[in-house]
Amino acid sequence: MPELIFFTGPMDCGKSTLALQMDHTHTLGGRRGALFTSHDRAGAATISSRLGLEQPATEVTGDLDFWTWVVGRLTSGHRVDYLVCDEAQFYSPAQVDQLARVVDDLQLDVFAFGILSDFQTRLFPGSARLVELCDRMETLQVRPLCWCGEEATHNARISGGRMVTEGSQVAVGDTRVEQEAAGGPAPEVTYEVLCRRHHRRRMTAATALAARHPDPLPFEEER
Ligand SMILES: Nc1ncnc2c1ncn2[C@@H]1O[C@H](COP(=O)(O)OP(=O)(O)O)[C@@H](O)[C@H]1O
Ligand SMILES: Cc1cn([C@H]2C[C@H](O)[C@@H](COP(=O)(O)O)O2)c(=O)[nH]c1=O
Repeated sequence: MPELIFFTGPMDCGKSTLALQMDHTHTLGGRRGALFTSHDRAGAATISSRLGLEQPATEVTGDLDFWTWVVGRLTSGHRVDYLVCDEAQFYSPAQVDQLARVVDDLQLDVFAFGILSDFQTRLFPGSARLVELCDRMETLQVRPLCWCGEEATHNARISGGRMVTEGSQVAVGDTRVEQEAAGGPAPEVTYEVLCRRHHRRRMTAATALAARHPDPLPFEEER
């Protein structure tokens, strides 16, 4: 039976890597896939993984209708056996409904990948609809850790060095640790994955470190 599977987990747990692995493995098995993404950090129409893998994909904009797209491909003689849908949190609920119809009425597998909730801990509308409609959800096995060592379950947004709780739902960016590892100028917005306790208390790695090592001022003036 074809399935709509929602692979989820916090930022930086390997979703895009798995998306590209699924495509690679199914392609080797003789199946034909179509790749989709939305607002990937690497730019439009690309699925990119932090492990360095990258593949072109169709950019999912607000006006893309999955049903019409797939029917168009099939009726023009192309073969499509499955869809790989990355950054699915950014899809609209209507687009997720179209994906479910593609599974049920065209008998194609749909593998969707995305984060569940935003920096305010609210479900993305696309992810909420995936939870409602998918045949099954899979939580990825690589579990990123909060700075305290607990499993990280929530995505915090960092701006100006501080965790923020106001702002627009969509702000494309990388996690602070990955951003620092990659070098380059610090962007305005980064993310940090935290356990729920520290997300609630707004305690990031930086604020925890500052609390452990309070500013030693005032210095004794050297003579
Ligand atoms: N240098 C590395 N060596 C091994 N694994 C890495 C390396 N860099 C990143 N990763 C793995 O890649 C994961 C992030 O993959 P990615 O697919 O970009 O995540 P997501 O799409 O969930 O944000 C990290 O959790 C880590 O397991
Ligand atoms: C929490 C949160 C995240 N985003 C953005 C940041 C990234 O560009 C993607 C998640 O990508 P990943 O492959 O899972 O690392 O989502 C956002 O726009 N708003 C948010 O609240």
